[in-house]
Amino acid sequence: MTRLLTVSDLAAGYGEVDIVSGISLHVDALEIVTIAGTNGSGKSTLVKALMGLLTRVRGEMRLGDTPLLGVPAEKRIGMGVVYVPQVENVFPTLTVTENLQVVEGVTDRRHRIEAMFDRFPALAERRRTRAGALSGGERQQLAFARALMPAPKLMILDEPTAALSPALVHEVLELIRGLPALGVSALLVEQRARQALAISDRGYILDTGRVVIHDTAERLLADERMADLYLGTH
Ligand SMILES: Nc1ncnc2c1ncn2[C@@H]1O[C@H](COP(=O)(O)OP(=O)(O)OP(=O)(O)O)[C@@H](O)[C@H]1O
Repeated sequence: MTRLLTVSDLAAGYGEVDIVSGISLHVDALEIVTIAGTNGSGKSTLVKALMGLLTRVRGEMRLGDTPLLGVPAEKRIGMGVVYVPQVENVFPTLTVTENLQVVEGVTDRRHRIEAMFDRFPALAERRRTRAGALSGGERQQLAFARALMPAPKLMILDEPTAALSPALVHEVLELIRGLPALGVSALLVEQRARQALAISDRGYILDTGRVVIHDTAERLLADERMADLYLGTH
C-alpha cells in the first residue's frame, strides 16, 4: 500500500488558540477515509489546516515524501491535492465547458475536458448549458469534474453532503465511491458519518479537537457503543 498523505502530531487553530491538536492520520493511495465527529469537534478546522488555509499550524504533513506544511493552498493543487468546497463550487453564469476551462493549474486542458465528458456523459450533453440551469445532480457532477481537471491524487471534501436533498446525498456519495477507480484517493469530513463510513475504507473520530478512535470503517460501524456516541442517526 502506497502512503499518500501522512499527518503527524498536527496542531491547528485560530489566533492564539489551538482547536485541534495531537492529530496523526494517513491516507493511502486509492483509499477513501472519513473524518467524523460531533458538532464543533474541529473537523472543518482540520480540513482547512490540510488545505493550507490556516496560519496557525504546527506538526508534520507530507504528501508522499514531500512536506506540505508552509506550502500555500494554490500550490498544493499543483502537487495533486484538490479541495471541493461545500457550496459555490461551480460558476452558475458560465457554461459547463467554460467551468472546466477556467480551472487553474491544468496541463493538456483540451484532453482533460474530453476525459471529463467521457467520465460524465450527462455533462457532455449539456456542455453549452449554463451551470445555473443544471439539475442538482448535474451540478454536483460538474463540481467533481472541476476538481478532477488537474488530475489530482487526493481529493479533500468538507461535508460534501451538507445542504443536499436525500436523493442528492446518495448521488454525491456514489461520485466519491467512484474516485479510486479514477486513481484518486478521498478524505472527507462528514456529519452523516454512517453513510460516509459505508463508502469508506477507514475512519477517524474527532472529539474536542483530538482523534479518539481510528479503525476500519467496517469495525467503526459495527461498534454499537461507539456508533451511538459519535455517529448520530444519519
Ligand atoms: N474562524 C474562527 N476563529 C475562531 N474560532 C473558530 C473559527 N472557526 C471555528 N472556530 C472554533 O473552532 C471550534 C471547532 O470548529 P470547527 O468548525 O472546526 O468544528 P466542526 O467539527 O467542523 O463543527 P461543525 O460540525 O459544526 O461544522 C469551535 O469551537 C469554533 O467556535
